Amino acid sequence: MDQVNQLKKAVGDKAAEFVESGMTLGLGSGSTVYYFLKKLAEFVKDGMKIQGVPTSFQTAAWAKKFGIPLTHLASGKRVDLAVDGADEIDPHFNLIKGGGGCLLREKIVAANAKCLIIIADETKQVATLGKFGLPVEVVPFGSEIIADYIRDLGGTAKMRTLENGDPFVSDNGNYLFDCDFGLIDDPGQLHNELKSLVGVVETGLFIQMTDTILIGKENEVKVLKK
Ligand SMILES: O=C(CO)[C@H](O)[C@H](O)COP(=O)(O)O
Repeated sequence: MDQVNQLKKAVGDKAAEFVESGMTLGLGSGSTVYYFLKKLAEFVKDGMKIQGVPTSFQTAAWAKKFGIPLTHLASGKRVDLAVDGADEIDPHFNLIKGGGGCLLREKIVAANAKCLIIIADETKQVATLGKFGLPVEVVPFGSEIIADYIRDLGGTAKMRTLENGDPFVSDNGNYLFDCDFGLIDDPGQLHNELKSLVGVVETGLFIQMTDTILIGKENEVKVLKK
C-alpha cells in the first residue's frame, strides 16, 4: 500500500472509533471512506448492530459486499454520525467536496446527521479553498445556459465528461460542472450566489457542516476540533 493510502486507511480506522452499537451511520463516498467501510465490516462481523445510509451507488455496492446493513433517510430521524471524505479543507472547517460526483447525496446526509466527521490525508488541507475545481451539480435541461450563468459570476465552468466524451451523469441523473473561481475568499457567498441560479441543484461547497476533521499525517492522525 502506498503512503497516501496508508494515511487514508489510518483515518478510516480512526473514524471507526467514534462508532457505537445501535448507530445509524451516514456512509460518505470516495477512496478514503472505503477504508472506513472496511473497518465497519469488521465490527459487523463481530456482532455490532449498525446500519448505514449510503451517499452513492458505489458506497452502497461496497457496503453490500462488506455485509454492512443499509437503510434510507427516514422521516423525523437523523443519522447519528456521518463520515465522509473531502477534496479540500480550509482552516475554518469549510470544504470542497464532489470530486467523485456524489456531492448532493453527501450534503443531504450530512445536513441530516447529528455529527459529521471528515476524514482526509494531509494533502487535502489548504489555506484557502479553490485550487481544486469546484463541482456544481445542475439539471441536464438547459445545462449549457446554466454554465453561462455560472461564468457570469466570474468563474469558468467545464462540464465533467467520461472518457468517451459523454457527459458524466450523477447518481441523481444530473450533470456536473467543474468550476474555477480562483482562490475563494468567501465560500459562503459564492455558494449562495451559485445556489440562486435557476437549474443549479447543489454546490460542492460544504460551509460549516463539520466540527470534527481527522487528518492523516505521516506518523499520526490529527483530530481537529472546532
Ligand atoms: O466528495 C467526494 C465524492 O463526491 C469525496 O469524499 C471526495 O472526492 C474525497 O474522495 P477521496 O477520499 O477519494 O479523496
